[in-house]
Amino acid sequence: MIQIENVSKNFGKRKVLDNVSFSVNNGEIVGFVGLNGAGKTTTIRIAVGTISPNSGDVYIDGYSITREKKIASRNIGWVPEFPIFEQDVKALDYFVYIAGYYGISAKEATELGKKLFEEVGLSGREKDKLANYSQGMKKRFALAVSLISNPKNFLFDEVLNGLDPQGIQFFRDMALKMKREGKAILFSSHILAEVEAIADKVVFIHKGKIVKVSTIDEIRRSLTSKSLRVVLSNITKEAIEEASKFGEVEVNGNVIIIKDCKADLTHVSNVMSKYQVLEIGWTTGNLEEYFFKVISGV
Ligand SMILES: Nc1ncnc2c1ncn2[C@@H]1O[C@H](COP(=O)(O)OP(=O)(O)OP(=O)(O)O)[C@@H](O)[C@H]1O
Repeated sequence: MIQIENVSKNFGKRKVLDNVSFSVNNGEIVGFVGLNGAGKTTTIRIAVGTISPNSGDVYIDGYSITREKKIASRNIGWVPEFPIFEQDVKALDYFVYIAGYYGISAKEATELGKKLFEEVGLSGREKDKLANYSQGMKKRFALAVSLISNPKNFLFDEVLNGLDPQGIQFFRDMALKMKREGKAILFSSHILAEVEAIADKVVFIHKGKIVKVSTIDEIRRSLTSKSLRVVLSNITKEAIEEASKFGEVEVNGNVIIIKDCKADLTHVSNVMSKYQVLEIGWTTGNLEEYFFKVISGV
């Protein structure tokens, strides 16, 4: 479990995090979203202990990252947006070197490395130099490294950036697998459709402040749209006039959107049937729409 409690951070005179609090429970994926510069990476870096907060603290399974860093760190896995490693070494050699910090012998680390390289899709690339790894491969390597201690808490910082569809699917499936294993996962991303697909809860950060925390169910419920989408085989002036009786209309090709439609679906369907309706139904909103609503409200 990851508990972020009243964390504030200044860089020079600029306050970039202001009393940030939220938690990630075990067996839960929490999406962490906000505009560029909102404070996501800074929050994650404080949570993993690479920088210190000015005030507040982060508890990893109850251990303070500022006061009990060694023990708190044991249960953190972190995949940064831009993993930085020693470039001029072979990947598996570097993995074995890092495993040494966890007290794992070279022989055991080599075995573990082969297993984890396979798990993250890097089999056969163990002897390549890290300098020759692509961006997506570096992220997979960072994941393999973070799996060394099989931690119970994971923080993914913009891990989907720059990945191909296969890489995106890999990290999505990995997060879901970790969730099934009961781990706590914080997942920051600008790809809101991906967040919506995997998250149980979404934390919205704006200008260093948490402006909303919503469960995916709450988001879906609030997005039940009141706009009706009517597709006609042939749009006519009469059809548009008829549709306008139910609310403000927007016409795009042979599609009419009736915004904030006042009538029910069956009634509109009956009235519009004389204009050869191909399709009719309520439009559904998405996390992106919700995100902009949240951000514009602050
Ligand atoms: N080391 C630093 N020194 C000074 N300012 C910093 C430093 N790191 C981050 N900042 C500033 O803190 C603010 C938050 O940055 P942060 O990287 O946390 O945002 P983010 O939400 O992760 O953005 P993005 O989506 O663009 O990655 C920004 O204004 C950034 O310029």
